[in-house]
Amino acid sequence: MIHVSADQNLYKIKELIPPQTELSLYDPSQGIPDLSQADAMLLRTVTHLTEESFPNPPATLKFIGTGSSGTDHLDNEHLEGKGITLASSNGCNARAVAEYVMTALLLWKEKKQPKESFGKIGVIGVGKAGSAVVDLLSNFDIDCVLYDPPRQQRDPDFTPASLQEVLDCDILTFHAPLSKKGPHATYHWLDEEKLAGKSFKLIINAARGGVIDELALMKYYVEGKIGDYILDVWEREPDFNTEVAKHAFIATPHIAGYSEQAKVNATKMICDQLAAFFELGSGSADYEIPERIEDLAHIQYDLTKLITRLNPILGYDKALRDLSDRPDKGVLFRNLRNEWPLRYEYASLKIRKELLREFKEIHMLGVQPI
Ligand SMILES: O=C(O)[C@H](O)[C@H](O)COP(=O)(O)O
Repeated sequence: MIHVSADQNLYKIKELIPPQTELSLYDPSQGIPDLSQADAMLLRTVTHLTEESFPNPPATLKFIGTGSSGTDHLDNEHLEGKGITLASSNGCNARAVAEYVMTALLLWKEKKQPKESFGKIGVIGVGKAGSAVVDLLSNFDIDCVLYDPPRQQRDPDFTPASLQEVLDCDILTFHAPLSKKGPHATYHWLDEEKLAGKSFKLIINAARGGVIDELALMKYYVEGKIGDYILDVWEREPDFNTEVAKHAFIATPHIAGYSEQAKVNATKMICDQLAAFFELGSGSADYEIPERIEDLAHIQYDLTKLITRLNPILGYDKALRDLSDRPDKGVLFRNLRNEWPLRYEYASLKIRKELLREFKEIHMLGVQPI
């Protein structure tokens, strides 16, 4: 029997864990659990395993899987040096993140420039999430400028724009991993130096806090040199800077990738890799996401109201702002992420066809007719 210690908030872990395992759940707010009996650990981004926090992994621990696309909470070199195999759920939430970005863009345009086009959008980081963003933007005929130097090195078919071209865009959206070392370090990639002399209409960060220098971002906004910014991620999560949040057009608690579909994908992907690593024969257990139909017949809608019914982005925004004066806002930020029901991706939602005819944007987001 393989002993697996897993974060209690890994979505549907009890349903998806391969049957040939013994599962124990831990509460990540209590720190790194006792792993002395564990062969494998399944975690989320809230548990940071570094040389300082986790200097001596038990010898029995052979596999660590993170149910996330990002892996900046894991010190690969240290953990692999201890003989541990690492796995992630890279791409699990690409569609969810793309839908967050497009939703935020539509809400912003409705309020700030309903009659104008978006202009050029620079996508920084064109991995799984960035590519899904580009796909969805192309449904809306939006002109994208792609920037990803590490991808350029490993993918001969990828032709990126120059730094200058991307910095000349009207809007930037970030999908690069956070890294502090190496030739492609992204820490504070957008800083005062790159912001100087530019006049972006909007900047969106749904990647990792720290990829943008958020204090520089706020300063440029307050000075009127940036039109708006939208942040889903923060430099000191689970804490967040109240002033930075106050000035944001939309501020959410790191939930861009929080859809039912993405979270099931994440848990499935690491369970499958765990099963393959320990040669368990079969992968994750079966789990079907039920269909969801939204009955939206009796209200007068505009686009913002309709989006608000289908996607909780503005609800999260309000809930985050309500935490601003609370001394325990970090704990409450974490609770918001753990306790709110997951949204359904648009492509898994159905609404009346009359509404889709009236609001073509909702159809372009992927919602299907009943
Ligand atoms: O890296 C990812 O997949 C996303 O940032 C995701 O939202 C992280 O989710 P968490 O592990 O914090 O629940």
